Order: sequence, then C-alpha cells, then structure tokens
Amino acid sequence: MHAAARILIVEDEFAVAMELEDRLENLGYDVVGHELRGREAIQRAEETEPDLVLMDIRLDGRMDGIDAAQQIRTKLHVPVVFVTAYSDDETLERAKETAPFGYVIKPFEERELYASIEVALSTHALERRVARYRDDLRQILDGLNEGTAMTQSDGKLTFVSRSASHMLGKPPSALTDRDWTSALPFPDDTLAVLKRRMSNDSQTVVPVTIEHDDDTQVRLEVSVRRDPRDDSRHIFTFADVTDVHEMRRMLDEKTEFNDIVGKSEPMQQVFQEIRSVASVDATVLIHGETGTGKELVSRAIHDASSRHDGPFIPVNCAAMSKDLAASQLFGHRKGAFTGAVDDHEGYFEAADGGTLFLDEIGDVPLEVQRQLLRVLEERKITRLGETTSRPVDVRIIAATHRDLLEEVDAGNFRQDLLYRIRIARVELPPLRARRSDIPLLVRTFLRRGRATMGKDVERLSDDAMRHLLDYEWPGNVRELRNAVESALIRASGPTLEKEDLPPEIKHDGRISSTRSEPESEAERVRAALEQTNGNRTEAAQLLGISRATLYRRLDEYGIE
Ligand SMILES: Nc1ncnc2c1ncn2[C@@H]1O[C@H](COP(=O)(O)OP(=O)(O)OP(=O)(O)O)[C@@H](O)[C@H]1O
Repeated sequence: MHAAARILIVEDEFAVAMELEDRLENLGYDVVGHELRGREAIQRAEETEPDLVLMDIRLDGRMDGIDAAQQIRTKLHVPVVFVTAYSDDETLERAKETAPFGYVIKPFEERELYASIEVALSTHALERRVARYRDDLRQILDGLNEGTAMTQSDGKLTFVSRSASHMLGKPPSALTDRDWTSALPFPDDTLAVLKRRMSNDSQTVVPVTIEHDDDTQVRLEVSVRRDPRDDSRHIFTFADVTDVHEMRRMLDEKTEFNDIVGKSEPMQQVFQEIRSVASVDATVLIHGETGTGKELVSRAIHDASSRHDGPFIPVNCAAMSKDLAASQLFGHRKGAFTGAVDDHEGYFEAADGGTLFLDEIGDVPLEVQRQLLRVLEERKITRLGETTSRPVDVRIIAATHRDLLEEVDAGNFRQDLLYRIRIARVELPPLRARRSDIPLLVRTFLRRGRATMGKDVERLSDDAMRHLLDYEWPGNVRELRNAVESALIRASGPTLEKEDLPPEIKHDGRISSTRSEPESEAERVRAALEQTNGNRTEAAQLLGISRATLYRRLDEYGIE
C-alpha cells in the first residue's frame, strides 16, 4: 500500500470533503488539503505538489473540475482522479481529454476509491519511469560521438542527437519535423543509395562529403536501420570520419594518380615519369599493351601540365578511315572533296591550346604520317582544299601497343616521325608484370562498382583472389575491371566468390604459364602479402605453399 502518498482533495461541498478526508486518512493517506474552487486548487497543487489530486467535476466558481485538472496536468506531473456524480457522455468525453488516471462515480464504496487511487499512483509511477528512461536514452545518444537521428513511419525526423546536428551543420530544429530526404543535407545520389539501403535492410555504411555553411567540408559515414521497436520507423547513425578520410586520402595519393591505381615499383616509376613529362611541353610516346591505361596516363599528363585548362582531345587513329584521316586531323574546306559540304575544323584545331592524344599512332596511314611530321615541325596546319596555313598550339601525346621500331623496319612507319614523337617516353608495364597491384585494383573496382551498382559486396573470397592472381591478363587492367564488374553483377552475397568470375578466369585453363619465371613469382608473392596485409601465414595459404617455402622465396627474391 502507498501509505505515504500525499493527496489533494478538490470538492465544493465542505461536508463531503471532510468525510473524504477522514476516509483517506483511515486508508493511510496523507491529505495535504482540500479546496472548494478550481483556481485555489491549482494554486494549492503548485504549492504542495501532491502525489495525486482527487477532483470533483462540479465546483464552485467559474472553473469546473475538468478545466482545473487540465491546468494542473499542464503545470505539474500529477495524476488526477475524478470523483463525481456526473457520468453523462459529454462530461466523460471532456474529462477524457485531460488524460485522467481514474474516474470514480459517486456514491462509491471505500474499497473502490482505494483501488482507483492505488492504480492511478502505480500507473503514474510507471509513466515516470518510462519518461526517465526516454530522457536517459536521449542523453546517452546526445553524449555519444556517433550521431543519431530517428524517423517516424511517414519519414519525418522526430529526433536528432546533438552530435548528429553538429556533424550535419544544422540545429536540431532545422532537421526535426521534416522528411529525412529534405532535411539531411546530402546529394541526390546519396539519398538514393540510402533509400535503397532502407528497402533492402542493408546496414552498409554510405560515405558522403558535405559542406557546412562556413565552407568546411565534413566526411561522414551514414548507415540506416529499422527501428527494432517499430519496423516502419528508421534510425540513422552518422560517424564523422573527416580525419581518417584525410589520412587515407594522403596515403592513397601514393597509390593513385589521377585515377591511375598502382602501388608496385613499376607503377610508382610511371607516376614519376608522368610528373616529369608533364612539366615540359615535349611530345610523348606512351607504349603499352592494350588496356594498360595509356589513355589514363595521357589524361594525367595533360591534367598535370600547364595546358590543363585547355582541351584534351583523344583520337583513336585505328578507327580513322584511310581516306578521311587527313581531313579529320587537319580539317577541310567546303567542296575540298565530294562530301565536304561544309567547312570543317580538324582535331588539331579543336585541341588548340591543349593536348591531342593520338591513340594507336602506329595505325596512321603513311601518307598522313608525312603530313603529321610537317605539322609537328612547323606547328601549323593547312585544311584540305586551302592554301594558307593556320598556326596551332597543340601538345601531342601519342600511344601505341606496337613495337614501332619493328614497324619502321617493316616499312609501315616513318623513322623520322618516330624520332619526332618519342622525345619523351612512358612505358606501361603489363598487369602480369605487376601482380602486386591486383588486390588494390580489385578493391578500387569493387568500391567504384559498389557505388554505381548499389551492390553491397565487401570483399573477395581467397579462392577468387587466387584465380585473379594466377591469371595471365592478356587484356590487362581493362580486362580485370570488366571481370570484377561482371562478377559484381553475378554476386549474391557480401563476398565475391570464384564462381562469380568469368569462365576463362575461374577455370584453370589459362592460368599463368610463366609461373616458374622468377619475376612473375616474386610479384605473386608480393601480391599475396598485399592482400593479407603482410600476414605471412595467410599469404602462404593464399599461394598454396608452406610457410617454409614462402620464407625461402622471400629470401630468394629479397622481399622484406
Ligand atoms: N592503372 C590503372 N588504374 C585504374 N584503372 C586503370 C588502370 N589502367 C587501366 N585502367 C582502366 O582500364 C581501362 C582501359 O584503360 P585505357 O583506355 O587507358 O587503356 P589503353 O591502354 O589506352 O587501352 P587501348 O590500348 O585499348 O587503347 C579503363 O577503364 C581504365 O580506367
């Protein structure tokens, strides 16, 4: 029994109030007073802060018990039990709006009154406990480094923790009571990814960079999950990873140059060469097998050069028809030949002030090679059908997968042009000569593929990675990127399995024939260590060799 509960009586008939007071005291309650009118009742409640108010509905004065109860409830957290002779529907409806804790109809038994008071006191105690938990929870969420925001079922944000509001750069009042898609200051593609995460119940984090009003950039990782208490509502969590992101970016800078990924020795050398040729304006010849990134390198040189604000025009010479090559490169005048219906600007003029990338230069017809040489020497072009020349300020970067010296010997390429274009050279290694870049490239393509395809694939199984490391890669990085993308399409879980790989890679048929070559083997060992973060036991497992053999090979190849 709630012996010490303090009760305020509000009753307009003095005799009834006295009787009620007696009864309550008999039941062991402490009566803090009784009032006849609403106004005084409110005042007395404020002064005495009782545990419960017993309220008659009909009172002396202008204010009735329901109005008084209403005001007491908004000012104090005190439960009110109505004690009244009135139980008509209208009175009942009005009384309900004050969320009373009980309604006892006169005349009543003492036991009835006692039960109502006890139920009201315990319900109220329970409500207070729930409210305290809610406050505690909010305080805990507010104090966490991780930010939290909650939605109700229609998508409106109902709560945004202090740290979340700080990370998002907006006060909670600018975020709550609005649909999350318009409240969260994220770009459309991030909102779309979050929506997908919501519908397929995936909690993978979504990275996003936002800009605050003071122009500072903040990098966040956002995840969203269903509220376990009600699965039509959602809970967002935000982590501020700006510092980590910046550190990662600084580390990545070493492994990425203008989208060109590579950590291996040969690629580090390529990055160095790009930097040095970008600083001069000389013609460059890039040599490398198909798919090794010749165009990427050419763009990187342009971007790092003083011409970076000018145009970059890539031209695939292998795709130009023999007859039209000269007009495509140098332009023509209307009527210069049948079909020349208009004046036409060629690629050289289009690239004026910038860079012209002549891919597959080995495929340019001999006659056009002669004209090219002249343009490179004189820095002027003459459109077909015109007699006067125009000056052009263009840097040429040429690329080929052919051995141009052999082409010169075979009479397919002009020697003087070769000397002219290879003033600076960049040699791109085939992927099989830098297998240690494979894990990094795979991670990069997985990350990019995840973002564009919306698949939550995090990693590759060891078996799948072993096949990628063993494969010959005739199509080089392009083939690797295609393999990862097609595997992503097939993947059904968070891990890419061997079965998801294209057939030529997952079947052992074309596995490296150069396995026994020391260079290639050393690269495989480096790749395995890269994949396992230097863990030698796991690297040996990945390579399918014993730890002892791995140690012997590390020694043999001088790998630290
Ligand atoms: N080092 C690399 N890092 C990241 N992506 C690369 C790298 N090398 C090549 N790629 C990717 O492989 C594909 C082929 O690259 P690119 O077109 O530059 O090669 P290429 O040598 O010019 O090919 P081709 O000989 O067929 O013209 C592109 O999608 C490119 O993004």
